[in-house]
Parts: sequence; C-alpha cells; structure tokens
Amino acid sequence: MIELKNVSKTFAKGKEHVKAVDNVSLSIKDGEIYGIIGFSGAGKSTLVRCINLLEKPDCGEVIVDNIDLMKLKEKELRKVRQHIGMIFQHFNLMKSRTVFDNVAYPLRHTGLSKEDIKEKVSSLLNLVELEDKAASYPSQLSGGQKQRVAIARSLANNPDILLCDEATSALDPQTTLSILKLLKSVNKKLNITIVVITHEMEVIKEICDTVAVVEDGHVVEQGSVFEVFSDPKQQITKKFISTTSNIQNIYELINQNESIVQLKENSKILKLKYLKDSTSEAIIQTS
Ligand SMILES: Nc1ncnc2c1ncn2[C@@H]1O[C@H](COP(=O)(O)OP(=O)(O)OP(=O)(O)O)[C@@H](O)[C@H]1O
Repeated sequence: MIELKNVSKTFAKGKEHVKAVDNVSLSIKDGEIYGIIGFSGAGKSTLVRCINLLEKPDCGEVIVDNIDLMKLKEKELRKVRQHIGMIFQHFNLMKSRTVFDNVAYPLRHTGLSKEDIKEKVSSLLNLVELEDKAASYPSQLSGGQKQRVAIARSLANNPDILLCDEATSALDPQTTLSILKLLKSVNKKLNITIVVITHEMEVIKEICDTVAVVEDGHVVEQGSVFEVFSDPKQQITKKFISTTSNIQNIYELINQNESIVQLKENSKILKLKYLKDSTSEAIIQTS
C-alpha cells in the first residue's frame, strides 16, 4: 500500500516559486495499476518521483508498506528504494553496455554469484521476450525493445512497486500497446503494484484500475477508471475523454462551416456512451 498524505513540493524558478505538487493525498492499493493523468506541467513527474523520494517533498507523509519514507535515513531509504522499480520515457539505458549488462547492473552489489546473475538476467530477458538480444547494444534496438530492457532491469531486484514515468510517450501506438500488455502481465504474474504517469487517455483505458486526474499540482478527481470516466465531474476530465473520440474534430469542422459536415436544419449530433465494451443490439433507430 502506498499512501501520500498532504504532500507538497515547490521549486524555485528564478525569483518565482512553482508549486509542482500541492497538498496531494492519495492511496494506492497493493497489486493495482494506478494511473495519474494530466497535461504537460501538471506536476505528474514530480508527484511520482515523490513516491520514491527521488524528489523530496517539502512536507507531508509518503507511506510505503506502513513506513513513512520521509523519516528514513539515507541508508535505510536506499534499501527501501531497491523494492521500488522505475522506468522512464527515454529508457535511461547505459549506451556503452550490452542488454545483458544493463539488466545485470542493479544486481552488482547483491552478493549473487556470476552464475546466479546469469540465470536471473536470462529469466528477466525471457519475461520481456528479448532472450536473443542479450549481446546487443541499446543503439541496435527499437524504442519498444529499449523499454523492454528497461522493464527487465527495473525488475532485477524483485520490486513490489513499479513506477512508470510516461513510459510509452516516445513510442508509436502499436508498440505502446505491446508495452502496456507487458506491464499488465508483469502486474498479474509478479503481483507488482504499478503506478503509471501519462498524458494519454488510451494508456489509462488500456491498463489502469484506478485513476487520479492532476491539474496545477492538485488531484482534482480520483476513483476507479470506470467511475471517473463514465461520470466525469471536472472540466479537465471531460477534456481527456474528448481526446479518445473523433467527436472533437467533427465539432471543429462544423464550427469552421466545412462543406463535408454541413448539418441540415433541425439535425442533431448525438453522442452515445456505452457502459460495456460491446453492444449487440441497436438502441436507437431512425425512421
Ligand atoms: N527541478 C525543477 N526545477 C524547477 N521547476 C521544476 C522542476 N521540476 C519541475 N518543475 C516545474 O514544476 C511543474 C511541474 O512539472 P512536472 O515535470 O512535474 O509536470 P508534468 O506533469 O510531469 O509535465 P511533463 O509531462 O511536461 O513532464 C512545471 O511547472 C515545471 O516547470
């Protein structure tokens, strides 16, 4: 269980102060996939980095498995951090090391024998379906393959939690889906709690159980993905929903008086919301 209680983080920007995270409280259950969605600059990255104290909050509590990380000494914190993996938008692999060495890197001071490390790395590469790339260098891999290596590396120390900071933002839609599928299987197979930061609704829809919507450093709405997106309360949540359909484009064309979408007098555009993934019967008929 991860609990943030009244967490705030302010940065000095020249003479100004930016409150990147403003009095945020949230709680993330063991084994769930928790999404944090917001537009650029909303404070998502800062918020997720507060979970492993890569960014130390100015105030508040960061409780992971009943331990308040804010109260730990540096050495104790390093130990806890080993159980919190993290992956990034730009993968952060070491360019001069092979895939094998990148994945083995977190295991170097663990006391494991060379043989044990070899076995562990092989099983991780097997999990991310990259066994045949062990000897390759990052520059020889596609973006999706690099993220798979980063995921394997993040799992080396058997973390309980995996933080994903815009992990699919640099990938095309097809590769994004394959990485999300992998994260979902990691979550199920290894029972790892996953926190996903994104600006893409598709990511939330695809894998998250719970979502928090962030705006100007605040969590403005949170709950199960179904609850939040089937009955959005905030304008920003509605904006995210509109990005998942082409309806916005149609409104724009109508407003611009484009000939292809001229509405006849008295005609209406209806937007239908379905509560399940598929429907088999028509619910509206035109006569
Ligand atoms: N180290 C820093 N020093 C100064 N300001 C910072 C720092 N890190 C973040 N900020 C500011 O805090 C605010 C929130 O930034 P943050 O990166 O957390 O947002 P974000 O939602 O992740 O945005 P993006 O998706 O564009 O990265 C922004 O105004 C940003 O400029």
